[in-house]
Amino acid sequence: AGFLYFKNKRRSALPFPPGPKKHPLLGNLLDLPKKLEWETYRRWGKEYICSFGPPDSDVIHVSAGSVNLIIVNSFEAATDLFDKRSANYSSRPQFTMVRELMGWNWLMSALIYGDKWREQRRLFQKHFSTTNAELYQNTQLEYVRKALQHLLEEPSDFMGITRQRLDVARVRPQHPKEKRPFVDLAQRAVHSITEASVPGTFWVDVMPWLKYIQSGSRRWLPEEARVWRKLQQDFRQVPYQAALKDMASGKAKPSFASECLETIDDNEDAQRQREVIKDTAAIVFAAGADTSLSGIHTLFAAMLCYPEVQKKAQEELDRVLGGRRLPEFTDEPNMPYISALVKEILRWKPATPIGVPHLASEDDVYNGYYIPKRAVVIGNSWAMLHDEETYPDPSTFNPDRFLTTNKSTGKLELDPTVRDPALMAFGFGRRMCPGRDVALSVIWLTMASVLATFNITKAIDENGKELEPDVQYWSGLIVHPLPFKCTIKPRSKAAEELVKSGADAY
Ligand code: HEM
Repeated sequence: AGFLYFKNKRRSALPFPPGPKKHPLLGNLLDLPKKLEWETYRRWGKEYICSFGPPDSDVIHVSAGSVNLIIVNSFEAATDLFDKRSANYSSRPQFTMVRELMGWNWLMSALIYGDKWREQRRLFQKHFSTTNAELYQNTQLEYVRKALQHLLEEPSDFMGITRQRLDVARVRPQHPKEKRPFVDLAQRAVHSITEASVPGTFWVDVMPWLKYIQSGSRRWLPEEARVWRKLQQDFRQVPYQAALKDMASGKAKPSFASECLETIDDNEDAQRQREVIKDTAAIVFAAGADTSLSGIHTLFAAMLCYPEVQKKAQEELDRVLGGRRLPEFTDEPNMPYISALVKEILRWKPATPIGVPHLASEDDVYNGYYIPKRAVVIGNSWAMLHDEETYPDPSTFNPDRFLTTNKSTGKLELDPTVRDPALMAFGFGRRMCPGRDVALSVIWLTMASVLATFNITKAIDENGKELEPDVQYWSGLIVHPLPFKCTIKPRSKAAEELVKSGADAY
């Protein structure tokens, strides 16, 4: 077995950050958790401390085969590394399984730090700048108003309803009668990536030469790679080709793809520009659907488990809307409680608890510890969002933690001294999620609209007895609630009418 041994070439006499004891051949490969890894990483941070370091190790070291993993457990260390030293911590790991075997090497979130990434990111940011917000906000209004109507008609399928047609950024227009929504394809594709990306899931990621070995064993060269590769190929082509068809028919509403394609000049670079647009459109679709849905579904879960929070939110909505109209984006500044609710959703059950791993481009030293070149660096957002000093009683869902009463006006407002979870929930540094404004606005509007018009309460069984809430979460790179039961009813006859007229406008 000697050939399995990859000795890390140490260029530094300094120690690695603290961490669990390493096996001489496999490092910590067999210790790596397959579930809720953010909790284990935080526990390791408390267990493995260094005599000259702080009481908790906010940066720990774990090794898996030839790969060094550095886990960053505190916000301060995340700021020091990902922001202040962003030139060194903005690349991505090799992701042999995802990038090479499944073929996602064109996807923005997997690209190494360089020109290809910069070009896609620039195109994305130009399109989704705050000055262009109207483009996606109109789509979001339409999506939410239609979802409300479907909730009225089929409340038990609330998870399916919110999933259907969630195209947060209008990557391409969706036809109402489409049998197999592209969102479905996006979700399957994203699931395949997230399943394959959890550090330690596939040995080929920690021993990349394994990809040359044919074997029936799942963990060596996974069977799934072939099926998942096909999903990747479809995902890259199908939505974009459909957008082109819509544009050619002349009936399409503006979309990310159509708006970008219209700006291309017909010169020799046009074909390459089209490729960049195609790939960027795909990441918008992939990165937006599952993550935003996780937040929306967590809202239903939280309202079911915390009825007093729901009541407070509805009191604020009634005060501003008077029960006479549906929420609009312009209402946001007048609804501090709903803003606090969005923050608490991001904090309580972050959709991406360990974000997307970064890569150290060069050797580095932090607080006396050695961080080697090519180390995979993980920001443990969950640990920061559940830090007891920043957020006391972190496992309780409590939007009030973000609010304070203004001494002169006596009104409730957001407390600027409490750290905004968005600083952690969307990742860090130059790779921080560029879709956060889009995500925050769709989550805000969905929450305000659903709570203004519906009550979410316990499910009732066949004997008329209330069922206690039972919400379990799926653990992966993107976390979301598993299907659960609740009762969703309009708050009043007037609310029902509002829902119907809101949807009629589209
Ligand atoms: C609640 C919803 C969302 C959450 C929690 C979320 C979270 C994240 C996280 C943690 C990352 C990795 C950041 C890092 O490397 O440090 C990321 C990357 C990314 N997100 Fe989001 N995201 C959300 C919604 C969206 C939406 C709606 C879009 C598109 C409109 C989007 C587009 C992207 C893209 C393109 C990247 C890759 C950035 C890069 O590698 O440079 N995300 N997101």
